[in-house]
Amino acid sequence: MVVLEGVTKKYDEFSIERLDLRIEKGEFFTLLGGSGCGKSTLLRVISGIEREFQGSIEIDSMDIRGRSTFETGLSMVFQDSLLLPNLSVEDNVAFGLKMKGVGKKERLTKARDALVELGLGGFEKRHPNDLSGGQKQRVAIARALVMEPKVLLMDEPFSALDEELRGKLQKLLKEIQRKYKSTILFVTHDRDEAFYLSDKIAVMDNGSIVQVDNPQKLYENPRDEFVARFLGINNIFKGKVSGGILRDDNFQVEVDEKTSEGRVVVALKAEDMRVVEEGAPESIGSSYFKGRVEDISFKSGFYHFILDIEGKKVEVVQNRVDFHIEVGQRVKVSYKKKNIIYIKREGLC
Ligand SMILES: Nc1ncnc2c1ncn2[C@@H]1O[C@H](COP(=O)(O)OP(=O)(O)OP(=O)(O)O)[C@@H](O)[C@H]1O
Repeated sequence: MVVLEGVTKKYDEFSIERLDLRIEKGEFFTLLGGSGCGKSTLLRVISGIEREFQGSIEIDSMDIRGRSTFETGLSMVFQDSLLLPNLSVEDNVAFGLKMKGVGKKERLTKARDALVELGLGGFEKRHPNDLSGGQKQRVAIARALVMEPKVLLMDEPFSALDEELRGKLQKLLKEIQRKYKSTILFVTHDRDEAFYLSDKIAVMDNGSIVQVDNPQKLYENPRDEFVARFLGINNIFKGKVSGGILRDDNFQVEVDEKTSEGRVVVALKAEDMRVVEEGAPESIGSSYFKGRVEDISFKSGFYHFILDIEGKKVEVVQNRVDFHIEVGQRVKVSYKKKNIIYIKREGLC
């Protein structure tokens, strides 16, 4: 288990302050955030690369301060594979074990097994320069895993790879993590990558952790507008509620009648709404916006609509449309009150 308490790291123009974090054994834990929010800094502090920090970091109850990665039992994989060009693939993988004093036979057996695990059987004698980017990154992962780390730290390991390869390596990593129940602390700015891989995600912004939860709970209950938008929930409505209606200028959303009166912020996911014909009969239990289609695109088997509703842009995603539809057309958008996510019920916003 990894426990961070009150971790503070200050640079001239950026700081992480009093950060607490807990990663369970066998957990795939991801730090997710935009560029410059401090993900890599935090990983470098945990790894021991950044030695100056305040607070405490414990791995399986061992205080990591001042200890080498051999002692703390951590391995790290970076965006760049950082392989030693003069060594063969198997010697690269076995290098850490050699430094640890493991005998030649044992370390080469372990290195070869790790390479097979990563689908690189037969590549043992090659040199890094004779490998593709994806293969190099697999060697880097093998090199980290062969050390049987207590925690594997990964800093955007797939971000330099093309989309198809990234998908393949994500799948491979997930399989290996499940098989060996490895504890992984992964850093990414890619929401889909985080959602696919992680047991738990910490969303970071400006040196702080804004919310930690499993992917589903995070998506169902973003705690603020930043998290909602970061997770791709862009239909956010802010206004004053009275009599079960949220009003923001001309825009109106029907909310739960029990919603307290006053200012609230709510969200509706694009996939929780549906574009229907302007004259379609209204069903009981559904609520409707009226607006105009501003854009239609078709991605990954889904229609993506941008609608203009009383001057507000609303996104809707759905897998089928039962009527002829084109840009500029007036339509209705149906939604259900039960799908409204309440981000902030009262107070200032
Ligand atoms: N050694 C350093 N000295 C001073 N400032 C630094 C140092 N390292 C990082 N920073 C600053 O700290 C902030 C956070 O950087 P960090 O690399 O942790 O962000 P990140 O979330 O990993 O971003 P990215 O995804 O772009 O790598 C940035 O503003 C960066 O300029």
